[in-house]
Amino acid sequence: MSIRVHELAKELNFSSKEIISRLLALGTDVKNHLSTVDEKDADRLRGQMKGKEINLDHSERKNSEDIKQNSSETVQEGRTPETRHGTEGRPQGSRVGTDGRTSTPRSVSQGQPQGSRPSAQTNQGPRPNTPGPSQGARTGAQGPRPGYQGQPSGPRPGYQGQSQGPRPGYQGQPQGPRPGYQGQSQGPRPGYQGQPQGPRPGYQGQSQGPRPGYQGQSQGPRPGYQGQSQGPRPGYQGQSQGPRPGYQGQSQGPRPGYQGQSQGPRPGYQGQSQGPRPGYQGQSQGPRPGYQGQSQGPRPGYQGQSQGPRPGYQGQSQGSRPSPARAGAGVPQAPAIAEQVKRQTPATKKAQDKAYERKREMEKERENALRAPHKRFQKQPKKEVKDTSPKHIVIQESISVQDLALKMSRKAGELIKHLMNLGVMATINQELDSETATILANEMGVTVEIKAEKSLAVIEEIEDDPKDLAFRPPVVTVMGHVDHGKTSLLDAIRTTNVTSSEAGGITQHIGAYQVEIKGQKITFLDTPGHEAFTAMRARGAQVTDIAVLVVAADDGVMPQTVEAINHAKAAEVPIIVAINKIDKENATPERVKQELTEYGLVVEEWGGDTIAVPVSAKSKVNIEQLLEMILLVAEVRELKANPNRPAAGTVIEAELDKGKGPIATVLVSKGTLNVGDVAVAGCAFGKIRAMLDDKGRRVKKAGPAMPVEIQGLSEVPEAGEPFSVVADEKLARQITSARTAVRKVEESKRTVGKVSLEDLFDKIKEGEIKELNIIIKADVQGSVEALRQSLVRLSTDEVRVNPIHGGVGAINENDIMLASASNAIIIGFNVRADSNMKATADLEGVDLRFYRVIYDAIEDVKAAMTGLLDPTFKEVVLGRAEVRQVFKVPKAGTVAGCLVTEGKILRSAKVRVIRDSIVIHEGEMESLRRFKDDVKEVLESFECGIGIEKYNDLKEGDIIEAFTLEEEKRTL
Ligand SMILES: Nc1nc2c(ncn2[C@@H]2O[C@H](COP(=O)(O)OP(=O)(O)OP(=O)(O)O)[C@@H](O)[C@H]2O)c(=O)[nH]1
Repeated sequence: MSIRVHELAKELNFSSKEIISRLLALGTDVKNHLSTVDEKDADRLRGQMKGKEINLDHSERKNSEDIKQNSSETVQEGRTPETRHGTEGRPQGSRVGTDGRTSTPRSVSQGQPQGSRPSAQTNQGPRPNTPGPSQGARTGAQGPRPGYQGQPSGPRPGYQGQSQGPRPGYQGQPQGPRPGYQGQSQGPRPGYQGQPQGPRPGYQGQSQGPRPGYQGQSQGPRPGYQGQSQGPRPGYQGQSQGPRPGYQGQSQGPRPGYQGQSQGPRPGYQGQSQGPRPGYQGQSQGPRPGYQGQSQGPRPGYQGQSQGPRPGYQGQSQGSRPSPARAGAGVPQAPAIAEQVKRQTPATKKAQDKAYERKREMEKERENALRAPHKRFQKQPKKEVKDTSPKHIVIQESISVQDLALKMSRKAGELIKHLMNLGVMATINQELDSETATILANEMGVTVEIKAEKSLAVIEEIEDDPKDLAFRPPVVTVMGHVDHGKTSLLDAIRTTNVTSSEAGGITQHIGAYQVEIKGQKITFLDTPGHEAFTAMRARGAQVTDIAVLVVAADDGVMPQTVEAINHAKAAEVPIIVAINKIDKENATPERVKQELTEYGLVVEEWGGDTIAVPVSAKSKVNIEQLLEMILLVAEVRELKANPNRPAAGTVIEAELDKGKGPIATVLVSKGTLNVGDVAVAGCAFGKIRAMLDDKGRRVKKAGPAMPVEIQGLSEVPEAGEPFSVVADEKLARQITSARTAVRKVEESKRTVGKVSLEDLFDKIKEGEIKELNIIIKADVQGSVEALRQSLVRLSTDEVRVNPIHGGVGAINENDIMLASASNAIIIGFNVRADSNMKATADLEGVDLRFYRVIYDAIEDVKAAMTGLLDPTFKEVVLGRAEVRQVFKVPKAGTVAGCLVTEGKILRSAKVRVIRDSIVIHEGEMESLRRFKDDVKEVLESFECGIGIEKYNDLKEGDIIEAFTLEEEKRTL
């Protein structure tokens, strides 16, 4: 059976011309519409034309199905529509409009491959062992490869490129290049098991399908895609979704080594997108719908999770960068990137950047505007305050609350609060002792170091190297009883060594002088008596090396002789006895020696160690022998000093000279004093303008033990004050101002540390007192001795009672100075001290005690030593009442009706009854009433009733004196 062309055209609803051309293409020889076509050829054409219709329908349906399928897959499998890598599902090849190459699935595919369509130049049909339906091999197209079991669709009509069909082993349903495809398409590769979809209609670029080893689902470029798309590369095993409809840019799929999930550009994307790079193994989400910019996916070496630009994004996005620390760093980028960069014109890039920045700014502004109204209500994130307060501070012995707060970088209020918790109520200016400050600071987490600041007032002692020390002259003080010849002896000594040339020049008297004997010098303090000696000792200055005790051979040991002995002993100064006036006829030196033994001074010839030299000041007998003895003692004492250092010494005397200003005689004890030196003496300081020696001669320097008068001090220092040479006047000024500041404090503390019977026990307990020094003054010597012996017997293992001086007569200033210098108490037996002496004793902090019974004195000292000293009580008279009437009250006894004449009568007071100025009774009050009421007190001019406990012998006219006993310090 045959059919004419026009009938066939009518049947198939095509033009005759179309049918003719198609028939010709099928190899049927037709010339015009009247030509006949046998049934076989007609069927072929019918099949073809119907196939086209079906194919076209199918293609369209497929597209919509793809979209549906993709979206459903997205929901079901959590996949989003983009180019994926590492997939094991269906790969979709290039879509309509593809112009390039597409790699179709290879062997192991088991799907339904669609072979190349008409117009395909190279098409290989289904391979052997392909069990599924195949639409035959087209010209130039390679069909499904051996092992293919699916239904491959060959290259589609309009296909002009090279298409490689599914490779052997392919089992999926590959769709080959679609109509309009003009590029090269490579079908699924061997090992592929998914469903790749080839390039779709409209695709004109180059598309590389899944590579060998690919096992996932890959969706190729979608309709509308006109760029270059590189599909998943070898090694890819994930899911990859290719560019979506509307995509017109360049898309590079996942690179070799990629094993994660990658979502390619979304619909609406028109930019350039570079997929994950080699080495990438994580999950990468490409640009989202609405994205129109440039997107560069994760870079080589990236192994993490990367999310590309989100919907609405239109700018340029650079994905994760390679990190040198990450795997794959340094892996070169595919040439596609360079190509892509080349294609991107600077103008486009700039425009895109600007657009992106503008959009970002607008978004920021909008966000800020939205946030702004709520800003003030928003809780500001609490700023973490870095604690910069110190954890360790250094304080001195006391510090005010304010200063401590400053040091701790805390608020004073905070400290006060802590102090309150510690039970200390303090104000901001309150001084805290170091102990309290330490506890407080520790409580607040701060450690404290107490560093007593070196007071400028005290000049530090310079320790001399023993090898620098050299012998120095001894300093001698002459002491003795009145008129025993002290002054005469000093004069004799001075004149003994004065040469004739010097004789006329001896006009100067500076309080001290030096003599030279046998090439050795001796310094004498030219102040007879012990006033200066003790005064200087009381100030802590010990300048005397040797004491010369002058005892008149015709008078013997006298009270002041004893005083002198005791002073010297207290100062631990060796004594040389000068038995004077031996020229006198009634001189009895042996008796003097005898008497001295009573005071512990045994002369050498009697087996003792006291040197006694019989002299005559008047006749200048044995003066040199005395001096030699002094040198001998000095030699034994090895008196040495370093002459090569800044000078230091003691002020011997000082006065204000009308012409010279303040002048002071100083005794250099160490170092060498030079004119021009800056010296500090007590609170005075100044540059030494001039120096005079003991003979009034100007000198430029003064070595150890040399007395000199200095000029240039700012004020007159006190005798006994130390002096020192300092570096400069600035330092000198600082030192003296510091000394002036502490002087008041020292004066107020002057009595502190002095012993008294009240605190004797405490001081003994603290180990502060090992020896109780006592000065005994009595009306007669017998009492002195009796007391001395009784007190010495009170000595215990802990403390020794040491009567350092005993004498007859009133307590004088010397006694007080000695007590002050020796930290002694003074016991006066049947003697008194005048008010001046009491004041001096108070000033010096010396405890004065007066007794009329020896037993009381001994008991007091004993009690003080054992801590059992009873407090003394002072009677305080409160008032007086005169008895006006006496009542006999049954059960209550006698009650006196009284008028308070003086002061007041207290119920709690003690009372005494005085009749005719004689105290007839002392006792307790039993009752005090006003009318019928008991009262606590009755004031002057009021009447009251007074009952006395256990005393009823009251008479009119008696005086009832009310008094109390108040405890007081026992100072008298
Ligand atoms: N015969 C004699 N008389 C002397 C001697 N020494 C001193 N005198 C005399 O004793 C008297 C007192 O001498 P001073 O030197 O004043 O005695 P003093 O100890 O300094 O006296 P005060 O300063 O009052 O303590 C004077 O009249 C001296 O002349 C001496 O060696 N022989």
